[in-house]
Amino acid sequence: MTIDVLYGTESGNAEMAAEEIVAALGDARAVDLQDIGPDDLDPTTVYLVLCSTYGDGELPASAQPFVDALHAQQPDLTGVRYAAFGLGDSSYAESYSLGGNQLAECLDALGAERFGDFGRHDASSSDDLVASAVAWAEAVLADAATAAA
Ligand SMILES: Cc1cc2nc3c(=O)[nH]c(=O)nc-3n(C[C@H](O)[C@H](O)[C@H](O)COP(=O)(O)O)c2cc1C
Repeated sequence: MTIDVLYGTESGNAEMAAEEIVAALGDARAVDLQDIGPDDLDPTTVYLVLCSTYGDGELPASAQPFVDALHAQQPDLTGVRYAAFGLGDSSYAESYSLGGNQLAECLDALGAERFGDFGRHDASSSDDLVASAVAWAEAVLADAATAAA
């Protein structure tokens, strides 16, 4: 099973978490969303998608071109499987984690299949980002393996 850990980031937290997930899984790669386009999504790959929120509930800079391309190209993503993890800060009460939600809603609307729980990290909490993200990745992949068995 090929695993790509995609990340959309503004200040590097999602990238750091993605790199640590890759280190924990051993056989995966981290890919910045700004370096791929919709055509790169492949039904034979399992995607773990990490995305932060910036501005006032907006996408981070590195995810914006990818989401713009999804809107413009409207690809059929049937068969593409992904799990989502949003990074945010609950002190932004009205816009907590909306960047990750926005990206997931876009993938869902184009036919992609989301698996596992929607992971979250709240920068206002005492939770460790890397520990939370690695635990989430291991849990969603275990769920996916059980479902496939
Ligand atoms: C200027 C600024 C705006 C932010 N806006 C939001 C927001 O609207 N909603 C939210 O949940 N988090 C918001 N955050 C928190 C970030 O999403 C959080 O710190 C995250 O860990 C950043 O991840 P990144 O470094 O991968 O971009 C904001 C942070 C900054 C610095």
